[in-house]
Amino acid sequence: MSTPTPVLEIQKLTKHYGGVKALTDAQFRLLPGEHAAIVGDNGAGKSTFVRLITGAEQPNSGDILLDGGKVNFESPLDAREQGIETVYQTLALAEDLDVPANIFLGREITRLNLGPLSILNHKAMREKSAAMLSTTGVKIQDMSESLRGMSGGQRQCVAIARAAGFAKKLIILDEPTAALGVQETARVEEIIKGLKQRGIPLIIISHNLRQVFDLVDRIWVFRQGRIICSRLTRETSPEEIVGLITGAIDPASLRSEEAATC
Ligand SMILES: Nc1ncnc2c1ncn2[C@@H]1O[C@H](COP(=O)(O)OP(=O)(O)OP(=O)(O)O)[C@@H](O)[C@H]1O
Repeated sequence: MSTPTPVLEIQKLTKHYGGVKALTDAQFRLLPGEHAAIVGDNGAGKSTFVRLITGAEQPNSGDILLDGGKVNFESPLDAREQGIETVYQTLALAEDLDVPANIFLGREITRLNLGPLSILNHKAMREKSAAMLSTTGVKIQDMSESLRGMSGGQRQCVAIARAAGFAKKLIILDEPTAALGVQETARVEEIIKGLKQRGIPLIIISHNLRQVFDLVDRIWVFRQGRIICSRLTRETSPEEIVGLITGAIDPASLRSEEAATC
């Protein structure tokens, strides 16, 4: 059986800051409908990788392919327009605005487009927001409430619903539950499982191995500025992943056709 064209493929991506080799020759792929995790110790190169594939920075060399075609991201907006939605830890939400205004932040629907004097179509934004939240399984009692009154978990859910509503290709979640309690974490994880059922490809950066094993199909291990290995979740274990992260396990010892790409 032939492998489908990856939604995202990364070939030999490299980023050095002067003498600091933040990322060297990174190889990565995300298949249609796949959920993947990026793991690694502090300083392993995960954030650098994410900045490159979301257009926040440009690589020194290497290629980014979306659905098999080479792309160049000049900016985060560029990556977004080409189909990559990212939910950063900061969430990029405006606390004083209500839910529809946040969902359409920077992508407002207008009734009359007169440049700076455009008239917003609040009704359309409200209706589309309600549909996006409902499809993603996010329950918000009062959409006209500003985000200031909402919990961290609710805000995270709004940010994920927005990403899911606009993502043409894939979603990237950067430590989505790092700041959340147990119940809110469980809620956000349910939302992420819903995205899997809808076939939306996703990359999650997480230090929480329990979460990673619960949510994703494949785990990519970063170590000292390189992607050293990827493992199918069902064919590995938390102990093995920790061994790869720390260097106690040599990825070459795991090489096998179906289970790993190293
Ligand atoms: N703008 C920069 N200038 C110089 N060095 C940088 C820069 N950004 C990252 N680095 C270095 O590149 C290496 C990889 O950093 P990166 O932040 O990508 O790691 P990380 O895996 O995301 O770590 P963490 O889990 O702590 O966020 C580190 O040595 C870091 O100090």
